[in-house]
Amino acid sequence: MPRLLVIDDDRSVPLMVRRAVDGLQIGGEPVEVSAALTASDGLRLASTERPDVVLLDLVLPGAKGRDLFDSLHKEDPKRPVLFVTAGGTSDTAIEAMKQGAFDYLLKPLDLPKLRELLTTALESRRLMSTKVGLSAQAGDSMPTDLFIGRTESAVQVYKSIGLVAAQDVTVLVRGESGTGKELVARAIYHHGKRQDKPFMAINCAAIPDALLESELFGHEKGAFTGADRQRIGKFEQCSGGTIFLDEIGDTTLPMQAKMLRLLQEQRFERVGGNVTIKTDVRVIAATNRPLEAMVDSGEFRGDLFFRLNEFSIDIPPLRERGDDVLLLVEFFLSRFKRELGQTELEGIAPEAVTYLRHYAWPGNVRELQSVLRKAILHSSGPVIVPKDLPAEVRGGTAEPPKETGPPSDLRPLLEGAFAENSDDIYADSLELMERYVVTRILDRTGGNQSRAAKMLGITRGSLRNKIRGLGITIEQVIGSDD
Ligand SMILES: Nc1ncnc2c1ncn2[C@@H]1O[C@H](COP(=O)(O)OP(=O)(O)OP(=O)(O)O)[C@@H](O)[C@H]1O
Repeated sequence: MPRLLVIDDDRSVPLMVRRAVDGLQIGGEPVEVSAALTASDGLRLASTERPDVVLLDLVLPGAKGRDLFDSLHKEDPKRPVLFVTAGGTSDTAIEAMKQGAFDYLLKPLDLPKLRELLTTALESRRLMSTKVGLSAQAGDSMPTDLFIGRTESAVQVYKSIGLVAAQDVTVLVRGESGTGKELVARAIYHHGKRQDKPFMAINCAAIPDALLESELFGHEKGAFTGADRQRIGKFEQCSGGTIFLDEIGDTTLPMQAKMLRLLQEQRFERVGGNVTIKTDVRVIAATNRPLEAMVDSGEFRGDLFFRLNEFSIDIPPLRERGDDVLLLVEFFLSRFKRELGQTELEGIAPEAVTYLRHYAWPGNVRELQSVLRKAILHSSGPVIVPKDLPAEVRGGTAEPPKETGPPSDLRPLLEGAFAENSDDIYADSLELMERYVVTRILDRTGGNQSRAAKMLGITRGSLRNKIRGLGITIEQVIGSDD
């Protein structure tokens, strides 16, 4: 569970923090808040509880906030520390940010801003501390995100990560939205030389350009209207660490020029400043845009593209990853079963699997996750059946799974038999009934024959004979066992 420690002698601050994180989920878990009123208690709790983020008041009786920050930072240089400071006295906070503090807030605290900053800090901590394992190499005690995939294209991605991680060079990760670019960036970080230093992720498309510039490079007081104090940017704050620039194809040309200089010289100036600052960051960039075509049309700088493209990793879309879809379904099914507390869930019926396998997944793995999560929540029984899947997934398959006629087919069967003067009506009707019942039960149990036999009240052997005799084919069944 993500933990947050508040060190402040003002008792109203922890109360406000608890309100700010109320209902917040980080990596699917709620946030736990503890509080210390003094510096010594704060240090003690920091080392016993190992919080993921610390919110620290700069002015504490009998202690210097800056010294406290130094101790906290030394103990865990990757742990985000947010400062709370009374208006006007932010110099210490700015100095601390140069040393790697995460950000600072002014008193009186503003609840939405507090929630936003705490979320970013907790999320950032999660990205740094949740290792990314490749394929099936989980097993150490650290929390692990897994990059799932066994097909040739996935193996190619693993090889590229392995090749480039330790080299400390810039990497460009390419792929459609939701294919796992951030996961790959984190895998590079976790397998690289800078894994003991911070990892910061910035989505360049989510921040307006003017703000992005000061977010990355910082600004001086008075640099523009509203710049009422100096700001330290991520490239300065994250010196020694790794920065993940997501959606780099969405930046403007002036921004690209500044990034190119940073990549070439590791130097920059804050917005409105003339002091050149030296840094040491590893950049991992990602995009889903066609950068070559953008270079041709003048939307993206060719020199920046060549600099970024020295080493690139292409992640193919999910629809080109064959049976990896099924592996991912299995993986997420057991994860969501656990996270959503759906202990009754047994698996997915073969027909539903067929739909999932044939759908084109325009939103890639992210869409697959969301479809499965919703299907689990919508399913009324222990097995996910086609009706639990959204219409677009059911509509997308080239060959819709065959439906076995319900017993209402009995009427045409009987009428046909009367017309033909059949003398085998009893056997034909029973076969229709049997086929319907056996298929429905197998569907319900996700193809699990033991459970189906139990529900039908017959032995496994006679169920097997019936399946064979009726010519019922059981396609792939995906279970949800952890
Ligand atoms: N191969 C994979 N194995 C397991 N989980 C995956 C895999 N690929 C992606 N995911 C999961 O899918 C979700 C989306 O992945 P991610 O955010 O890395 O995609 P992205 O390509 O960076 O997307 P965007 O371009 O929209 O930012 C994440 O929750 C990620 O953990």
